[in-house]
Amino acid sequence: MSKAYTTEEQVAVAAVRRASRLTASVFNKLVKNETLTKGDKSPVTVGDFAAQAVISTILKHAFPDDPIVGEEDASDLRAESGKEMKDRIVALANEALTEELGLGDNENWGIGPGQEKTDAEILDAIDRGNYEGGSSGRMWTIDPIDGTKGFLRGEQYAVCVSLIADAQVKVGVIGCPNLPIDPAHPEQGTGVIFKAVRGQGAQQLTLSGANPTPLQIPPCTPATLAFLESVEAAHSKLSFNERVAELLGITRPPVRMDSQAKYGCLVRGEGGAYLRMPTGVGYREKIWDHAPGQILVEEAGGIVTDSRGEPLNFGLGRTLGENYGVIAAGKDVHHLVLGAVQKALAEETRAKV
Ligand SMILES: Nc1ncnc2c1ncn2[C@@H]1O[C@H](COP(=O)(O)O)[C@@H](OP(=O)(O)O)[C@H]1O
Ligand SMILES: [Mg+2]
Ligand SMILES: [Mg+2]
Ligand SMILES: [Mg+2]
Repeated sequence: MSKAYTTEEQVAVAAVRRASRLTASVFNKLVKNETLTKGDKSPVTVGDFAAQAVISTILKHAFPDDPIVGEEDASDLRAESGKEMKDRIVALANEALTEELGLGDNENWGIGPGQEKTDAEILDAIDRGNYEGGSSGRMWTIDPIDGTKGFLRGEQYAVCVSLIADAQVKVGVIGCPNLPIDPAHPEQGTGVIFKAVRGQGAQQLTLSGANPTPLQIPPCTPATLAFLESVEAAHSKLSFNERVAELLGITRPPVRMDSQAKYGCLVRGEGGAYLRMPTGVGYREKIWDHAPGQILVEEAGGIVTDSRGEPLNFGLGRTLGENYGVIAAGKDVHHLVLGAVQKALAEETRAKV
């Protein structure tokens, strides 16, 4: 019997690879008027839009019936004021889509020389990410640039795609153009793809698809653990992590990095646990910010829950509506971190009374 999700994995890797190369080249050319501020005050760049267009176009050609939950939408680009940005995005997306076919690519996925798309096709591809999500059937998630703030700083960011079926993540692919291939050998350069398929394990590849290496979270104890956490204090309550570290007797300083590169570093054994607690009430985590990371960690032998020990629920729409916080770690430390998180939460409740 052939393995499940083989084509989905190949398509997702091909899409992430093209979009990752696009974002890396955009960064070097990004000019001031190529970033917008969205309604929630967060930034979005021509790189985010163009990368979502590329991934969505490839998914549409390969799996025309699958809906997509994508972070971005094209409404700002359809306005007269967005014309200049739209022209740039169409050019960037077409440049990436028409690159020569590489290892594992297939021209039926709408890619390769001569496969230029019209402005309307590019805008529609971005807007195909408007699916509301749900608990049944297949859907893809796209976060074209996760960690846009890290991207703008020239630090870590990730191009993230997942396939979810009946609320369970089946395939996850995370491209990290700025992450060292091997942190012990910086001379090897940067650019990594992490991928996982349910029941088939997790692997790291270089951005060009070379050196597939199986990933298994190495053993860890509080003595060797360092929390992986956000750079942005608005995204995660960093003081809470400090208290949890204290309760566990952790002495290593936290490793701060933007995006789902944190999940990738966790499975490579850099850190030991990813802890993300809400900074206030009201914000709900987005499914595209965690679906690829969740399957990557689980397939590398780890556990992902919220702060109550509940699994992340990807079947409630575009957000993880019922979950509160995220704890990802290897099997040997997850329960320790969870216990300390609950203790710290209880302390906070007592302090409020
Ligand atoms: N108040 C908030 N709390 C938690 N996450 C938030 C947030 N505001 C934005 N985010 C999310 O945090 C993501 C980045 O995570 P990190 O801090 O780990 O780098 C953002 O992804 P994008 O950059 O794709 O918009 C965004 O979805
Ligand atoms: Mg964003
Ligand atoms: Mg994101
Ligand atoms: Mg994003």
